[in-house]
Amino acid sequence: MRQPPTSSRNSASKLGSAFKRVGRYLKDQAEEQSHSALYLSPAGRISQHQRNTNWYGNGETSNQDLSDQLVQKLTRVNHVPPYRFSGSPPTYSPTATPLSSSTMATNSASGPGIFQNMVRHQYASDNILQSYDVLKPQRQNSHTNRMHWVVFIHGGYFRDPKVDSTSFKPTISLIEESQSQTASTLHSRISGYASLNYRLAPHPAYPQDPKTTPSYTLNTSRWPNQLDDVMAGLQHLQRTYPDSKDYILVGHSVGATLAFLAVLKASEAGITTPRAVAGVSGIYDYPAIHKSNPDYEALTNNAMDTKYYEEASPALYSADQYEEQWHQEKRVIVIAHSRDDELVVWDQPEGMMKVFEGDGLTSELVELKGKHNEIWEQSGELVKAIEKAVELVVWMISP
Ligand SMILES: N[C@@H](CC(=O)c1ccccc1NC=O)C(=O)O
Repeated sequence: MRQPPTSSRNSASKLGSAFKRVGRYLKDQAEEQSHSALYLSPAGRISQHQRNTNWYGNGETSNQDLSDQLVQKLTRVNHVPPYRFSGSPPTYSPTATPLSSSTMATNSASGPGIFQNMVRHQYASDNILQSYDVLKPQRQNSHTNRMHWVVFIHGGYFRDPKVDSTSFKPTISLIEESQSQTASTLHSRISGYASLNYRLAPHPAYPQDPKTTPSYTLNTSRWPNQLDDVMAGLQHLQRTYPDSKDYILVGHSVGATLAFLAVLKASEAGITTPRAVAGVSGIYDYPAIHKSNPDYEALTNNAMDTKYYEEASPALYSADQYEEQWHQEKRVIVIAHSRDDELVVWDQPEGMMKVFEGDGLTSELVELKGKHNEIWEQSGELVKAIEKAVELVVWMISP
């Protein structure tokens, strides 16, 4: 081998109730906004992305206008073909209620610049976090390169409402706005970015009163909701942007857990597997991390029952199980981690690398610098992991 360089469509009534629910959300939001208390929970504002995202324009629109706009948006995208499973009937059924069309809103809160063209899609209607952001940068020159999407799954131990799809923005900026040669080589290979949200578990520092908190913003999720949401989000993404089936899946921390599990569930969920998975600062083995960090068992248990610990651990599957999904095709695995990570010990990436030792998939361990959250915040370390994955994919697919 060459060595690498270093459910069918919803009923009308379901759609009607989805309309109502999202419509109610927009109304509540407009009312709350007029009292300057947007998304205020007893502990304060509950989510960065909820705070930063203006879902429907300038915030001065009337409730009637909002409902009208929503109806228009949903109607406008109604001609997106409904998702249908092909081949044998699916065994996978998402716990989320799928919408039969997508809700799109411009993320205007980030102001001018590359994020002006970012759009948010709602892939299901139970919770506002069943959404993802997409940015398709305008490219100056038409590249003849084969181009790929980069799809990101955030971390936050399934519960931190301050970590969400917008946590990918610093990395997108670094890739898109840097003038360096490496950056321009990199973005000439990237045709789109998507960043997923998924439902969260409760967080004690951000209590929510179920009596006063709209149900679609309540964080009460438990495993396997998180993984089901990621699968539903990827399904929706691939249906809405067919070229996103050529992608590199990147996950940070528990997002890395979700990224590898998504590969294992791909055929069940009817999604195309990624060309590469990049696990960054990841947790891959819950029983092992409970041994190295006994305090974390409470964190894991906050999001999932004990009986799921093993099946939610990507390092406890065999290379054969991954290859069943990745068939004979050429695939790449990047495990990127920092020895300065104060939250996730080095044993975790090592354990994950062991799975692929001596098998046909290309895997590479990339050593990053910095603390756990510095990796995605501003440091550019996450860019390095993406760079490596792109480099290996380009090498892989070259004749
Ligand atoms: N900020 C999170 C904690 C967190 O994200 C975390 C803590 C320890 C090990 C890994 C973590 N994140 C993984 O997604 C919290 O507030 O619970």
